[in-house]
Amino acid sequence: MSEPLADEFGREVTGVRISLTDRCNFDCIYCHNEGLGDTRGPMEPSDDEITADEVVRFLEVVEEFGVEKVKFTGGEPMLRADLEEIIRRTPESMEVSLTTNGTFLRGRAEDLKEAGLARVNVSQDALDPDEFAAVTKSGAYEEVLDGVEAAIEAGLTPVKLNMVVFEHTAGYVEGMVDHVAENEGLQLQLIEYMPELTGRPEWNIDIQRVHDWLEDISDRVEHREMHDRKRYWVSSTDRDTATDSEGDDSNCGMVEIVDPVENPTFCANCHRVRVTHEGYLKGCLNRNDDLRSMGEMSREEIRETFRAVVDNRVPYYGEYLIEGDDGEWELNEEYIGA
Ligand SMILES: Nc1nc2c(ncn2[C@@H]2O[C@H](COP(=O)(O)OP(=O)(O)OP(=O)(O)O)[C@@H](O)[C@H]2O)c(=O)[nH]1
Ligand SMILES: C[S@@+](CC[C@H](N)C(=O)[O-])C[C@H]1O[C@@H](n2cnc3c(N)ncnc32)[C@H](O)[C@@H]1O
Ligand code: SF4
Ligand code: SF4
Repeated sequence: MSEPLADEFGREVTGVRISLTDRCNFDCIYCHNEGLGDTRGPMEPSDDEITADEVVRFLEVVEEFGVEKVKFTGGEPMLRADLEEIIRRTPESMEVSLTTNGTFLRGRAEDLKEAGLARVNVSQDALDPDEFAAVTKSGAYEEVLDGVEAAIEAGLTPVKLNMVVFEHTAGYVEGMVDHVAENEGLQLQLIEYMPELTGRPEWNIDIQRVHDWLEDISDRVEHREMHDRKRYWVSSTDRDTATDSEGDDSNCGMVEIVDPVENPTFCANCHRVRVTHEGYLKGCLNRNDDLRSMGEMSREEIRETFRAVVDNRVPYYGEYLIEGDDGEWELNEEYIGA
């Protein structure tokens, strides 16, 4: 195994995110579908969907380049009946995680664990069935709660709840923070709403307000290496009770903020290459001008393609999107069509 490949900005690629499908049983009003737009459409797999063999071959190749983590996502990755098979065939050296809407976890969580899944992130934007339905256009609230419980029971922990913070959910952040602080096995990721690709910039809220509030109520703040994300540790029941001097977190919930938008520091610490549901490699969630197909490729061709994608990676905010003289973000022509 060689050292991880690094791009010209010194960002080593140590992880990959693979979208296993663009199909979904939900229709979340905010969905970016990993940068590719709509998830609405037929629920049957198309002929172009990446196969289990292609996923496994890619993972075996990038393992040689020191990639140590894989995240499976979508669309809804649990619509893939062969998800357990894919995880079982993933190289043992890799930490495998999954991001799902949680609907199908009950009944499969144990098999996923047994196949080698380490942990799971479940999207849950509300603690109320009506609000949940308004955002996801789905009535599967109870299934999702049950799925989270099934994941905890199966030991797919910590289970991270993903909540997109935007106009429709901002009022529920405090309730969700309480919820994870009171439930062992749960953590919370508050995801800044990304207006790119959804066409609704007016739903944006200022994520700094959430940082400021968490700063006030938390016992402790950490920086995660990945994206330099901030993690706040918040006490349960009585928020005035600070962590004890030994740093015992047993009564604390962890809340992480994922805030990529217009954040060059976030992009400067980005270590992942992505694979689309049709088997294209891409260096950045927000870019689709650097797509490279690995279709029917041989292992050597995949190696070359992976090297090329890494070589062409640029921090989206900071190099690809640069701040103009007027303070607005504009495209850096140097990187278009790279
Ligand atoms: N722009 C951008 N958004 C990201 C990135 N990583 C995560 N996000 C956003 O956060 C969402 C949730 O990500 P997840 O896949 O659940 O979690 P994760 O970021 O991989 O975090 P871990 O599971 O803790 O490693 C993604 O779908 C994106 O909306 C990134 O590198 N760039
Ligand atoms: C595209 S979904 C795919 C996996 C799975 N279907 C799910 O919902 O967890 C992955 C994550 O992207 C987040 N997401 C989708 N659109 C977003 C947007 N416009 N801004 C920020 N996060 C978004 C979702 O909340 C979810 O946690
Ligand atoms: S469940 Fe995930 S993929 Fe499906 S619409 Fe919602 S965010 Fe998008
Ligand atoms: S470069 Fe920035 S926007 Fe692109 S995937 Fe990495 S963190 Fe996200």
